[in-house]
Amino acid sequence: MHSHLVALLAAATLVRCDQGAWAQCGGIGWTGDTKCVSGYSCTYSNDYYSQCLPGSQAPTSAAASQPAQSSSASQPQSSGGGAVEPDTPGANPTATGAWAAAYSQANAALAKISQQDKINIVTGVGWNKGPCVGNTSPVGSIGYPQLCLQDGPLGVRYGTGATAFTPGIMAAATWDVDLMRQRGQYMGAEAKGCGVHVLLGPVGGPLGKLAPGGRNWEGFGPDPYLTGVSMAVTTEGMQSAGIQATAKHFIGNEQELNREKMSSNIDDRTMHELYLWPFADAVHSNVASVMCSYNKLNSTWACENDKIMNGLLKQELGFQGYVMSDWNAQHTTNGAANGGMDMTMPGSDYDGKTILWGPQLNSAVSGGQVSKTRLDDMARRILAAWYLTGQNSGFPSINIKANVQGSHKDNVRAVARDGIVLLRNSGILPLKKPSKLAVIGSAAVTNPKGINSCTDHGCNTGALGMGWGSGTAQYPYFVAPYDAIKARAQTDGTTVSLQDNDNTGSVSSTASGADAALVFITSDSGEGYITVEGVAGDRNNLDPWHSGNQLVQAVSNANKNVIVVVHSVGPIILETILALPNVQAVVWAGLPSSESGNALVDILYGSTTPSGKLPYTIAKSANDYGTSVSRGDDSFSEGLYIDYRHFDKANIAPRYEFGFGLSYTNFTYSDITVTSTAQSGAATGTVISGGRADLFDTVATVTAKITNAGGVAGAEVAQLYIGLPSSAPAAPPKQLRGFAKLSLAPGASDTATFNLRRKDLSYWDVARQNWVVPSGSFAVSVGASSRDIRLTGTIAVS
Ligand SMILES: OC[C@H]1O[C@@H](O[C@H]2[C@H](O)[C@@H](O)[C@H](O[C@H]3[C@H](O)[C@@H](O)[C@H](O)O[C@@H]3CO)O[C@@H]2CO)[C@H](O)[C@@H](O)[C@@H]1O
Repeated sequence: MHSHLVALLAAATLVRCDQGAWAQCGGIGWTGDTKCVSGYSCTYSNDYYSQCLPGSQAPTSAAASQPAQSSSASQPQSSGGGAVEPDTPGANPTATGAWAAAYSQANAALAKISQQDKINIVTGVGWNKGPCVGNTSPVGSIGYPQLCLQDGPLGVRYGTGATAFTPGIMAAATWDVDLMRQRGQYMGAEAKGCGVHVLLGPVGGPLGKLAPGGRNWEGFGPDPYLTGVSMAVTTEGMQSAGIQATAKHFIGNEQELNREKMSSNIDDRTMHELYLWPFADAVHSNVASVMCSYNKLNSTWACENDKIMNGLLKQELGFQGYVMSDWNAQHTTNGAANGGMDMTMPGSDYDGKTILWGPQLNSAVSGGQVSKTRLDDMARRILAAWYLTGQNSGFPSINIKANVQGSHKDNVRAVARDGIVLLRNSGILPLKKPSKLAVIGSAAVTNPKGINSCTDHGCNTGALGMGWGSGTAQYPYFVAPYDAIKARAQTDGTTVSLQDNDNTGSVSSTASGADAALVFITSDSGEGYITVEGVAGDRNNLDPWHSGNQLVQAVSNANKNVIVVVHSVGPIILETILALPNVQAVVWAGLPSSESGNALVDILYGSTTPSGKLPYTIAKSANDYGTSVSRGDDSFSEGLYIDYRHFDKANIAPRYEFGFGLSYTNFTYSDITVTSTAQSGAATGTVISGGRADLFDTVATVTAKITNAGGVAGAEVAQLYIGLPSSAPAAPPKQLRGFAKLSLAPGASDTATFNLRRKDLSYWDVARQNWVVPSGSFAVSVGASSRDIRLTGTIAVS
């Protein structure tokens, strides 16, 4: 907050623009009026506060009609020395749930330490000045260590004895919450084994509104429900192992281009129903920390945005942990502190010259620009997260190079296998003891320069197992597709010929005469600080790299049984390939990390039936997505309509819809049941971690019988979509609100049970600033994908 404003506010009565005020103006970025006591009138001061200065205006009871808030929400506060402190329940929370004991311990510790100690707890030591990508200073008097923060979302970055787990998008493609939770738990265990206190994942933003978005692959795809569940179970897994998870990047960081300059301008309803949703689930799972992002949100930097950090995150979602900056995403000393940021990372810029907290924050606190209470709140939140995860006792010392892999590769293989989506199959798969196979493409073999030869995986050379950037980890080993196919082929006496380049001119000598030809194509993307083959983070288009279309065409000219294997960060346009009559199968193998070949062989040979389903839509044309990377600010004008929500609303036929995936068997759906106690109206519970308590209550249950009607064992992901009743404001025709993965022997049946929480039946009512269950008839659709609906029903809400 600017100093002239602080002085003004010190002389005035501060009135918080509470939820009621937002309600009057419709949401984020409001600059309107609020109500003051008689003799005072309201003057706007920032997104969250107004000041009542002498002047005439009648008092009103507007706040009385607004949703219940905890008592501190309506109490104006000002601290000694004229400082203004955020006046939200989240800013000085009354600890609840799992956090209560941690807050008691944190308060006891806080009472023993100095202001300088607190500054040390909230300030990184500077770029490249410690053993981890982020480090803070220890406070010996309370046994608080030098905190180690390390990427990332798929394991310990720069670890040499750690597992490179599968990227988030691959985990999402399994739709298997048990595998995802185990993945989180194993990542947490490895981080702890390396002495990493804070592992910088999971990723809930970018959500993936842009199909070419560079970092989409780090997260779980553009559906907020699937991403929310993935964030929740990953967080729970990680923290159950005793490390602190970090939900990132908060919020609206959907592209790499200009990410440190642009503003993401997101309307209030879209914010709640899409982008905030997965973070709410992570908070509900008691995520220890949240990383604020590089971009501006509605014209204010995310890392000094009072509305999103104090308002949405800490007040509305009841977040009790701490907000850290993305690396160098902080812009001002006081704005960040008063906006709700709690820890600065890495503590300096990359030159080590600019430092915004440390001594500067100390001066700001001593000078009253940042209150002592705010500093206490920052330190308390960080200490509480440390106690919450039990790190105050027996935590290993920092050793990023420790060997911590154990048997965790089993999870990598399982996720890499069960996330494979079979898109087309004429019957050629599973393979049936072929005499001769051809394997073609540079992406079939290990990177000839070495599996970790490119810094942060900033290249697309050889087989692709993950994208590039800070969200990567070193491969401890890499099983390339060709190596695994060759090993498996030997057991059948199959000969395998290889062309390990993408030269179309020489393909026919390898491919002709083979019983089947496997051709490998890719598409890569990553974080914008690295450019790979002209791709500066976000993809330039949705075509396969390295002339993949032409390569498949050439193979198809030489062989009638072409199997295309795709390793990709996200959707690619497959029309050219699918038009080739000799393309008998398309295997969408995603990003499998180091178990690439083993997972692929499991599917190709049918030791496992494919069970992955697409966590995004594959369009016929890149234009069909209706969104594109912005050159300036992004108005998010598509609102709620991203990915399948857009295709459904605009009646565009996708090539392969969200949730699609073939199997070697087939499943029938029957016997839908719907029970409900849902009542229309606004949520009313007190705020717990994640939002109002009653949002998490089960208010309806849908069941369906799923039968494996084919001849081999397999697993089916049954999906539940809802459509809101006509009394609700316009909404996507279908929204995912449940899924269940069932493993079934041939002929066996099981029940898919979908428990719908109150929130799952709600829309965000901008005027009421609350989640509301509308009255009327909800459409219930249960199916094998978003467009393969097998059963329907309704939920009647009066
Ligand atoms: O790693 C912590 C978070 O950092 C952000 O990414 C940064 C990444 O970690 C870091 O390696 C990279 O540094 C490069 C820097 O940007 C560039 O100017 C300099 O020349 O080279 C550095 C590499 O040696 O900066 C990244 C930010 O730009 C992530 O956004 C976040 O998700 C991580 O958790």
